[in-house]
Amino acid sequence: MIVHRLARHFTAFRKSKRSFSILSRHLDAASTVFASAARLERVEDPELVLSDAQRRTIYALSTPPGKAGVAVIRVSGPDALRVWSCMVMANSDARSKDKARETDPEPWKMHRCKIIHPESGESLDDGLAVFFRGPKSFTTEDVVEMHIHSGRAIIASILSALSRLSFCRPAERGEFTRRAFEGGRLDLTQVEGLKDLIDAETESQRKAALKAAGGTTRARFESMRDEIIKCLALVEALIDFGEGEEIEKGVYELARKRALVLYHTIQHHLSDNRRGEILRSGIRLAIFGPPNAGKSSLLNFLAQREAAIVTPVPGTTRDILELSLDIGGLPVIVADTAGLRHTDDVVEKIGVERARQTIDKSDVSLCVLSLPELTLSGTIHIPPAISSLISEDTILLLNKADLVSASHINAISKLLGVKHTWQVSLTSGEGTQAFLEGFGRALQERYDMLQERVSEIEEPLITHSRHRAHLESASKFLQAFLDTPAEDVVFGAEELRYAAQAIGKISGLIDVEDVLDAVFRDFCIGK
Ligand SMILES: Nc1nc2c(ncn2[C@@H]2O[C@H](COP(=O)(O)OP(=O)(O)OP(=O)(O)O)[C@@H](O)[C@H]2O)c(=O)[nH]1
Ligand SMILES: [Mg+2]
Repeated sequence: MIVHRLARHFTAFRKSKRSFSILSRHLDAASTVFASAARLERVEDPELVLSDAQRRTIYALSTPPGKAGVAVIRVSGPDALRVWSCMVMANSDARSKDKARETDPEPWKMHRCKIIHPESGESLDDGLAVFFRGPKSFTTEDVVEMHIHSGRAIIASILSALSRLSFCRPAERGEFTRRAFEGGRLDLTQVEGLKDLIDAETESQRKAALKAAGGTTRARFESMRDEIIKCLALVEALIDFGEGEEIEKGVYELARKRALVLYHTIQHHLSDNRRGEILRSGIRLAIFGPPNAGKSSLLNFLAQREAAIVTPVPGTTRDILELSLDIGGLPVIVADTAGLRHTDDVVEKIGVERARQTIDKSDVSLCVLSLPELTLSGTIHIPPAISSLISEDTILLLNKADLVSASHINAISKLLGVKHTWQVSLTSGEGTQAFLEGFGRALQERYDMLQERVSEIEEPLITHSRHRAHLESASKFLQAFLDTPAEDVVFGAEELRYAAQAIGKISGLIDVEDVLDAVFRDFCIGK
């Protein structure tokens, strides 16, 4: 039939032999016939290779590769059950040899099973398998999880067996989570929360990420969007009916009042000193001071290992050395820098310049000074290059207390006008424990994370720069609405619509194609 139709097109073209346009018309028609032939063949020929887009069922290793007790391979998509019937032989099946392999396992229950090769039937591993029937699964699709022994050869053999099934394909980065998003199980703030939770290294990061993943952030943004929509409903009513008999007086004013309250709330969140973003990504701490003061010794003390080179030679540290540490339960990225002094040495000069840039970019700076050098001449002398970088918020550490007899804390902190000063000896350990505790507390205080006050303090709402950008744009549209006079009610409604849209973009509820890739790109495969 198809061959017959194709032949008809080519005969017609041979007969006409006229223009190029006739040729292209006949080629178009012929390609349509080819396409329908391909469709037919696909149904008839199960061996035909499907394209990636046609294979909706995906699989991946969801645990880190390597030796461990258990590894999990996850399969999600419309053909997940076919995977089960090809590769999972529950122990009950093995006992009754005649019974066909199970095609309808009891869902949400662990089944003791053998994982077998779909073609040879060879047993690849002993393990457990569970079937989650969609939509009650992570992705909202049918999901099969195989819990196997974690060893490179076992994992490789099962992944290779899965690749033999023509209806599935390996998952892309973050594709399971993307399906959870597309299925409506998670919004974008929850997706980000999940990623942050996996990446969390400190207690404060874990707590914040768990809240976001659980939907708390989503609810807070949604309530803002609801409020805008309520204002919009009032304004729309005005447009439809006009302020007259059907509608009460002062409706526009009411909408403005509500919008103003929300505008202030958003402004309040925007002026949070990036607390949420800093706590998520880590507080950037720069250690600075004159050469030989003990900056690298401090880094080593904080890291509890010999991370930086320490010598009695001034100018030992040249480049920036950064370490991620947990201080007082907060994530801190500590940078050790070159000692600040005037130098003609080319390499040291670059180091000093980099040190200045690092101090500039840091969230918190900590100045280390050597007590014997400060008090050398009997009076306290601080080099101007250092004192100019010290502000009220700089943390001050007076080191080498073992080499001086008196305490100089009060005199020096008064001279420099700083809030937090400690006197220690990093070699003898004197005062270091008090410094560590006090410093952790000072950081918690600065970022409103003091344990005893945490419950009274509002959790930071903005944890990603993406949230900040959309919230800033929502605030601009709200401001524009507030500036719109009542007679331009139609324009006012438009501004509110844009404001609602900007907040909707945070949770990804509307108009989000452009941001999706950015959010899922950072995920690992299998998540
Ligand atoms: N007596 C004494 N010596 C210390 C103390 N802390 C550090 N030192 C010594 O001071 C010297 C310099 O220490 P570093 O930690 O390398 O100093 P730095 O500030 O990193 O020096 P640069 O990298 O050259 O800028 C080393 O010999 C340390 O052992 C201390 O509390 N007491
Ligand atoms: Mg150093």
